[in-house]
Amino acid sequence: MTAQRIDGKALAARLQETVAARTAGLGATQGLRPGLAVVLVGSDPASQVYVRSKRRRTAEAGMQSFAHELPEDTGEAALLELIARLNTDPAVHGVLVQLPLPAHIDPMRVLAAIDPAKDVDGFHVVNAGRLATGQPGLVPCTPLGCMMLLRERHADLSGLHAVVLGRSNIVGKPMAQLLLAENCTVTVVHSRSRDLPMLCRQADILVAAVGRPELVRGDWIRPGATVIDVGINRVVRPDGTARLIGDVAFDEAAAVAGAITPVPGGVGPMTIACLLANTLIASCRQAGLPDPDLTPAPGA
Ligand SMILES: Nc1nc2c(c(=O)[nH]1)N[C@@H](CN(C=O)c1ccc(C(=O)N[C@@H](CCC(=O)O)C(=O)O)cc1)CN2
Repeated sequence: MTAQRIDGKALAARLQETVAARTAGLGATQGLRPGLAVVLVGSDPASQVYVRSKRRRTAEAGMQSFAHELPEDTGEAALLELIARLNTDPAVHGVLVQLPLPAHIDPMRVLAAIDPAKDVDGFHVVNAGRLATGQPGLVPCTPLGCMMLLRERHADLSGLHAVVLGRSNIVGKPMAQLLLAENCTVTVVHSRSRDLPMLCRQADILVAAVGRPELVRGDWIRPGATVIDVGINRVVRPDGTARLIGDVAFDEAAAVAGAITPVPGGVGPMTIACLLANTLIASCRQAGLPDPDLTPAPGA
């Protein structure tokens, strides 16, 4: 392997350390304890893993964690009523509804019901619009974490060609906006793009966020490029055991890239650390306080 391994687990731990320190300071100086409400509808196994992790990390950071678990057959109206209550609860500063939702519930309607000031996922159209127009808002956790991972390798992204593979509302589109804001030249490619390998080979920075296991091969990568793998694909081995793999064929890619994030241990942990950061930011803004300095604690 020639590529530098960008350690998301270590960076997430550093960020969480900073968030915990700022949270303690907030409690001591303002008597304010940030609160995060996590809503899970149904019993999707992967969602249960992520929600458990979010709740644990929230408590570890010294924040209040409010768990709401609703049955799979919960009606959209009942979910919207819960969100309305969380929007007005002064102990709750962040609200997130774990995705995906059951098929009978409209996610766009649910996400639109969250108070934008408490939208710590950054999925609300108000926050998406603020990001698109360069205004302060809450930024989606995964793209925010990807930018922090990139800064581990690039002090300045200006003029670099970034290719974002995927155009989802929760990763691809906000990722392109964040890279543009750092003066990258940004290309967004997707399932309808022609000649994906050629387009990806143009990238100094390649962000893979399509949800297709090992789609990106080693020969799709420009030698020395930085690869950020957002994929979280659960695949079952012939012996029946499950494993997590990314959207990038890691071994092939690591032989060509200059730096790469692993799966697991890359973007995933940063998603949760940035959720805590967003919750802290939201609580400060709701209290009329300046945004906290969340520069991750120095590494070893
Ligand atoms: N409301 C939201 N729903 C979903 C989001 C989100 O940001 N907000 N993102 C994904 C899932 N996700 C967070 O919810 C998430 C995925 C993966 C990880 C993570 O730490 N993965 C670990 C491995 C953990 C495992 O064994 O699966 C890793 O990559 O190292 C954290 C959060 C969709 N839904």
